[in-house]
Amino acid sequence: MTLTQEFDTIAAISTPLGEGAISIVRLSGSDAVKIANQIFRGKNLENVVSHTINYGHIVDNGELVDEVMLTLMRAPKTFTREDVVEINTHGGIAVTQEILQTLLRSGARLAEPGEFTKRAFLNGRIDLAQAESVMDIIRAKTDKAASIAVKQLEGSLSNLIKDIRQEILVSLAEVEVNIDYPEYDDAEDITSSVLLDKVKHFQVLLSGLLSTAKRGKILREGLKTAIIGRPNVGKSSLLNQLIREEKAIVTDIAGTTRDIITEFVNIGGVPLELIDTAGIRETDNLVESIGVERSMKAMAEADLVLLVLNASEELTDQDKQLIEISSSSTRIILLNKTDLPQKLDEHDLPGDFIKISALRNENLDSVEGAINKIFFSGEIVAQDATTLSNSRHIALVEQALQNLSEAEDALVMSMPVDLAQVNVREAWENLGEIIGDNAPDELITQLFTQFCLGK
Ligand SMILES: Nc1nc2c(c(=O)[nH]1)N(C=O)[C@@H](CNc1ccc(C(=O)N[C@@H](CCC(=O)O)C(=O)O)cc1)CN2
Ligand SMILES: Nc1nc2c(ncn2[C@@H]2O[C@H](COP(=O)(O)OP(=O)(O)OP(=O)(O)O)[C@@H](O)[C@H]2O)c(=O)[nH]1
Ligand SMILES: [Mg+2]
Repeated sequence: MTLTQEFDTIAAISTPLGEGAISIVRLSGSDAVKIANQIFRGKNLENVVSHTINYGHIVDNGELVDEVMLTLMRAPKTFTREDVVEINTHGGIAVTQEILQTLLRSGARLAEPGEFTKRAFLNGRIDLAQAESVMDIIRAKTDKAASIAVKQLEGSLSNLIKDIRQEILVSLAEVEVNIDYPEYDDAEDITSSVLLDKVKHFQVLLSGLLSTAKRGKILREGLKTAIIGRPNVGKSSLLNQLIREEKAIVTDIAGTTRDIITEFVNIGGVPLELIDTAGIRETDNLVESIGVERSMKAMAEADLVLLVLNASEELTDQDKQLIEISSSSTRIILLNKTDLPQKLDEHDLPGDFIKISALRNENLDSVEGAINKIFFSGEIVAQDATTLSNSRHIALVEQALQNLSEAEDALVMSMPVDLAQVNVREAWENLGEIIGDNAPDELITQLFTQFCLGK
């Protein structure tokens, strides 16, 4: 990437196309004001005070395009740290597109997805973890997920990582000094034991952070929940009740659901990715057997399994198999169709179960309660605790912990202290990658291309 390419003036529509009453076309770069001035009829933008909104019209070759409000923000106090112009149009696809096209003809380049935020990062206004949180805010499916992302944008995670890295750096410097100027014969021993104490301290800090990851990741990505059970037990009916919509087809014909249906639902702050599967049974039908295979896979990949049994029938061998297969998963057993006379013997069930009627929407709040209990079980999470939620960050903290454990081993085994130093330094580097310190170009490109256009 060359410098001129990187810092030319970019333009994009920053609002959903044609869906709002007002749309924003955004421009950023050193020519933003000049380019906007060419197509704006109103005040001369070159003379306008920064951070003001200005009434006027957009014209293209003398042709009136729209009546607009134009916000002008000069560098450096802007989203990108560059000159930014935002044109607020009347919305609608045609007018908004026309304004963007006019800007492109006047010298702006169409922004790549995430390029405005990328510039905020490249120009040093935010670090990588903060930039990533921008996308998390947009994608957040629950208020809790959004709150984690907003805190991350404010720098909660970045500051924590920076503090730990600083402490690591100080420790490394101390070791360096002791090695270079050994005052006593046993300087190396003392250095080793001091460094070991520090390494243990860093392990505690990072383990604490990592302990928030499971919850954070689920809040960010959703709890994968597979609904499994024999054909016709009421899996799709359960899905429909939980999402309060008739999404999955329900019939009294066994084998109605042939493929996986996925829906998101917010259950008391826990985002569930609910997966309705084909009823599991031995089958000769090819299409159905592929569906069954997928169901088994969905169960294997799920964070939570809802196993549905039919209370109005005796437990079958198939049910017993499913109880067995799902026993190693986090599981809730649901006895459905309890509105009918019960034939299933509860003594045949292993442990707890919840009786429901998906048809009559009975006792589904108990299911929601049980899901919440599993998710928040024993967890007392301070409201302001920094939560690790992004897989990339989690992996890097895990790597840093691995580095520290290698350092610990080396020190415990009385190996030369510089070996442990190398590991501690690697931990420092891995943590740095979270905030984009020395992050490889490919990583940065790849992260920002996941953004939406205009962000
Ligand atoms: N119209 C509009 N709304 C928007 C955005 C935008 O770009 N345009 N944002 C974009 O996603 C978000 C707001 N984020 C922003 C973050 C920083 C700065 C900014 O100018 N920061 C400067 C100055 C801060 C100050 O004046 O104190 C800085 O940090 O130096 C602006 C917007 C949400 N709403
Ligand atoms: N009486 C009663 N019938 C129910 C209940 N839940 C579901 N049913 C009925 O059972 C039949 C099968 O329901 P589905 O939700 O399609 O069952 P499924 O498990 O998704 O079935 P497959 O997709 O074929 O595996 C339908 O006729 C439903 O109306 C319930 O709680 N009580
Ligand atoms: Mg079904």
